[in-house]
Amino acid sequence: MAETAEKLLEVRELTMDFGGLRAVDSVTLEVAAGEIVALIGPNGAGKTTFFNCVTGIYKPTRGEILVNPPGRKKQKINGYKPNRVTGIGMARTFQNIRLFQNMTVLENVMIGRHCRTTTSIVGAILRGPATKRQERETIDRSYELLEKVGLVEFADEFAKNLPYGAQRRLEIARAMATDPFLLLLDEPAAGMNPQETRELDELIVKISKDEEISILLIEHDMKLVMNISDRIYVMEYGKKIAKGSPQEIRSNPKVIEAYLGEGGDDA
Ligand SMILES: Nc1ncnc2c1ncn2[C@@H]1O[C@H](COP(=O)(O)OP(=O)(O)OP(=O)(O)O)[C@@H](O)[C@H]1O
Repeated sequence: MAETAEKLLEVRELTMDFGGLRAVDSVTLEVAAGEIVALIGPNGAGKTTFFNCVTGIYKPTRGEILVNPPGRKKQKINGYKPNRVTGIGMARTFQNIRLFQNMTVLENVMIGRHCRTTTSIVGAILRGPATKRQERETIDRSYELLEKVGLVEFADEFAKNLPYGAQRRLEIARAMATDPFLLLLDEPAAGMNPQETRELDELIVKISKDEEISILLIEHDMKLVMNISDRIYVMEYGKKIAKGSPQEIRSNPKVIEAYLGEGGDDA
C-alpha cells in the first residue's frame, strides 16, 4: 500500500463468533484510496462473514471497523445498520444475486439512488419542482451508470430476462448508484463464462479509475484477482494467513498449500 495514500477502511482484529464457531478470527485489513484489494481463501474461510461484519449485517464479536469517508471525519462503524453503512459511502454486491427481478433494469439502478435523494412522502405526492428535478437527476445518473456497465440498451428489460453475467453487472451499477467511495464485491465473477469474466475485470478497473472508487473484492477466479489487485489478503479457517502483492501471494508457500495448490502460478 502506498504510504501516502489515505486509508479509507481500517479493520482491526475483527472477530466474529457464531455460537462455538469462530468464523473470523482477529483479522486486520486496510483499504487505501484508489486501491483494488482482494480477499481470497478456500470455501468457508470466513470471507463473506468478514464482509457481513463490515457492511453491518452482523455486529462483530470483537474488533474495530473504522472508516474515513473522503471529506468527512473518521468514524467507528461497529454496529451500524446496513443502510447507514451504505449512507456513509460503502456499497456492496452479494454472492447470490439480489436484484428486483420483476422490475426493469433502469428501475433497479434507480432504487440504488434512493439513499441519495431527499424527497419526502408529501413531496413525492405533490411533485413540486424540487422533486421533479431530483427524479430527472436520478434517471440521468442511472442511465449514465448503465452506459458504464454496458447495459444501457437493456434499460427497459425486466432484470430477470438478462443473462447471468449481465445481472451481475447490473448489481454493480445499482451499488454504484449509492455514490460509494468503497465498493465491496462478493464473488462478482461467480457463474460467469471466461469471456464475461475478462470483461468484468476491465469493468472493475474502469470503475475504480473513472469514478475514483476503491474496491474490496472476494473472488475465487485467480486470473481476475491476480490481474487487477493492488494487494491481496488470504484467509483460511477464519484467520488471515498472508497479505501482499499478487506476486508475493503467488509465491507464498502457506498460500499455495492452503489455497492455490501447485498450479497456483498458472491461475
Ligand atoms: N449465520 C451464520 N451462522 C452460523 N455459521 C455461519 C453463519 N454464516 C457463516 N457461518 C459459518 O462461518 C464459516 C465461514 O463462512 P463464510 O461464508 O464467511 O466463508 P467464505 O470464506 O465466504 O466461503 P465461500 O468462499 O464458500 O463463500 C463457515 O463455517 C460457515 O458455515
